[in-house]
Amino acid sequence: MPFAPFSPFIAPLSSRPLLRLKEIRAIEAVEVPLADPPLMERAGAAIARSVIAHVPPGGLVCILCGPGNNGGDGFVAARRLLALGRRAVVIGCFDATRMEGEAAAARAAFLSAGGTVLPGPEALDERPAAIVDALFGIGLARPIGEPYASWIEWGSRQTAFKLAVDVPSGLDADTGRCTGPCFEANATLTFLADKPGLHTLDGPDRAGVVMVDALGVDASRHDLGRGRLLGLDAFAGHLRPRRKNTHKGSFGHVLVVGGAPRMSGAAFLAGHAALATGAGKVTLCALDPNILSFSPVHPELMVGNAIPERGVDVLVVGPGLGASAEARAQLARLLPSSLPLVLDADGLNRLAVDAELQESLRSRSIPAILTPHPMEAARLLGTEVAAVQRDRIAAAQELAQRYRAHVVLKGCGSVVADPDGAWAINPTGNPGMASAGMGDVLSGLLGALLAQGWPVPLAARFGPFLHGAAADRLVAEGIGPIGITASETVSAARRLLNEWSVRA
Ligand SMILES: NC(=O)C1=CN([C@@H]2O[C@H](COP(=O)(O)OP(=O)(O)OC[C@H]3O[C@@H](n4cnc5c(N)ncnc54)[C@H](O)[C@@H]3O)[C@@H](O)[C@H]2O)[C@@H](O)CC1
Ligand SMILES: Nc1ncnc2c1ncn2[C@@H]1O[C@H](COP(=O)(O)OP(=O)(O)O)[C@@H](O)[C@H]1O
Ligand SMILES: [K+]
Repeated sequence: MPFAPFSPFIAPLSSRPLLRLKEIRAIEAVEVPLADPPLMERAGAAIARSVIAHVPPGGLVCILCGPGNNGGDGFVAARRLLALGRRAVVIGCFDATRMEGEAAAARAAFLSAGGTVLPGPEALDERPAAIVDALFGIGLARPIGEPYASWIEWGSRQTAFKLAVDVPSGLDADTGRCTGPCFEANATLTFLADKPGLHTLDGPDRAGVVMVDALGVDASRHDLGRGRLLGLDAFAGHLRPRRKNTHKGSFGHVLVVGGAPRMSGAAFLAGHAALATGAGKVTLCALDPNILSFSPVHPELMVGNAIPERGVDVLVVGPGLGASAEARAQLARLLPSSLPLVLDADGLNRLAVDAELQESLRSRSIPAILTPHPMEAARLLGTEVAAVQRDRIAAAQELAQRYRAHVVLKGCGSVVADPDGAWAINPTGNPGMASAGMGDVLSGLLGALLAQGWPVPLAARFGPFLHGAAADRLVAEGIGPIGITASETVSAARRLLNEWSVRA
């Protein structure tokens, strides 16, 4: 389905549970035997409805069916489309004698209804208007080989409406990793509950728009795990208009510590972001002895080389901090503080190699927020980037536990993890944010939220949500994704924060 390059900006409104495979399988184990009509019948009906909503009558719907229950869903959808007067064919060349249970029955019912199963896309004599990928779902057990790999490659490059059933085939539903060839959909219709792999790493590129159909099952009767996909509703209680009778002391004083020689821009960006998203006062303590005592661009920032003796409410440590002995000394001094703390960039790199600093982070009275990108996360875990990215949720949880901190593991679908095991994925943001300085802006923004009294776990979630939504707003306005600058996301975040705070 061709999508307009620029669409009106709408932030994701509702948060929802994200279930890992073991939680989905546990629900299936209880619900499948009880369901009448069977869940596969309901799944097939939901696929047919979605196709009908997107494809004009007359267009050929081509359904790629695999050997398991994902394929079974596809066969049910194909049968129902025929029954509704639509044109549908199945492509599926597996050994049908090895199909079992409901999936085999679904195939048989499709054939008895006069349906056609073709051995491959080359047997088609017209271009399909829709491709439905029902090859593999959550049962994917290994990288996909032939003939399915070629079908996936063929299907992904069609200019048709491309719908993935449950999960794009080849995508790991838990981690968002492509295990080999992987379908690229415009939309994914996922069943029972939403799944984390659709929203992080390769998931967003492969899944397109994610739609959830609970198949009539009340998932809340089951163990939903601890994961959420973030939506604006999660923050409604804290997005309030400001009271009139306030002063700058009401909104907190953020101290940004960083800005070593040649890296002061990082600290200025963080400081500016903190001011623009509502901190009452921001002081910048830079390690560069030659730093100007004020920023001509942002004269409202207080700049110096010293840490104020008193009056600070929140610490943001790390932007442009460098790896000097002085940087280490500042960390040793600030980590034990009882103030809310955001630790980023060089602060994290230094922490990774210093057991004493690690102990002082773990012993803090208020757990800090750590904002590693995958490379920083790998250093903190003593591993490789690839190992972090193999399971971003597990990596974020491991960091949160090991360092007793709230962790924002950045990147496509940032993962937030708390020391108590709860986690979330942020759906906002776009590749325009893959540019220098974005991390510094996020740190400043987190500092501002903490200074305005946001509880630490909620700030750790709203910071990336707001920052990503700001970048998404810029794209919707035709600015980006190519060439969005970190500074531009600051002004966009300010606008959104004001809009959301008035509406709440
Ligand atoms: N269990 C249920 O009753 C329900 C299942 N549903 C659907 O069923 C799917 C899960 O079904 P399954 O557990 O059968 O799993 P799949 O249909 O995802 O795949 C499993 C089958 O594919 C084979 N397989 C796995 N990886 C392969 C590879 N790389 N190459 C070749 N063969 C491979 C397995 O040996 C098995 O036969 C869900 O994603 C969803 O679409 C829905 O209908 C809802 C209810
Ligand atoms: N492709 C992307 N999709 C969504 N968000 C992204 C993407 N690339 C980067 N980001 C976000 O932009 C920010 C970049 O941070 P970071 O890598 O620390 O940048 P820097 O070190 O240049 O300041 C993070 O919040 C990250 O999640
Ligand atoms: K699929």
